[in-house]
Amino acid sequence: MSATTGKKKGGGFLTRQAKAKDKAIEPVNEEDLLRKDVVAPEDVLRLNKITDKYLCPPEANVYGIDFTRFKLRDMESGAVLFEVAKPPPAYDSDDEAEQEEIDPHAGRFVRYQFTPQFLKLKTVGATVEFVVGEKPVNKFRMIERHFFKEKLLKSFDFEFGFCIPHSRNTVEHIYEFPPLTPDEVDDMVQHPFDTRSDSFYFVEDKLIMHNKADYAYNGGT
Ligand SMILES: CCCCCCCCCCCCCC(=O)O
Repeated sequence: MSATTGKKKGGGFLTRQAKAKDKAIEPVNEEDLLRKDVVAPEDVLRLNKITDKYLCPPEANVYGIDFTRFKLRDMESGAVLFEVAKPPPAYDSDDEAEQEEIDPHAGRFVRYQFTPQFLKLKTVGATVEFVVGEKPVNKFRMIERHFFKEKLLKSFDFEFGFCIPHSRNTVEHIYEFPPLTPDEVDDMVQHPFDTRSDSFYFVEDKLIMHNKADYAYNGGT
């Protein structure tokens, strides 16, 4: 059967393609995703605003994935823009238990304060070091969605691949900045922390971690 015949009969191939495309961009509500047993990559790609809540509990990270170092560098100049390493674990387990009681989301939110020049950058490299627990980690993937107010600036999709049990891994992902108009840049500088991101981490297409960040671009040089 030719492609033309297929298209004519019952709506055929082209209609199915169009339907799949429509479905892919159909927005989804955060509350609907909170009701799901498994949140998948295609679910979070349909969110059209920043989340209010976390779409999985900290316990969903059954792989013991722990981020131990994070560095941002400007790919053009090589300048290091931000760097943080996780301090070694506290040995006073009582204090740690108390801390978790106070804030169950500790470590899931980061606030970044950059200068306005940050928004002029074209590409930033993010080096992440992380350890994994006793299970092998397959198809480790991060989808990170950046919003300013109600607008999606860009959705990044990075693969970490396969990680062997008890390994320490380092990977650098390249962020290509979205085009921003001078008015948008001004608006973002004038409205600190209205730029936000959701970082969704998947193993074998199942959400296992959800971290959040917000950003100010009004810092001094
Ligand atoms: C204005 C949109 C810029 C998008 C690129 C931002 C590059 C830096 C991303 C840092 C993301 C860190 C996320 C986190 O700590 O959870």
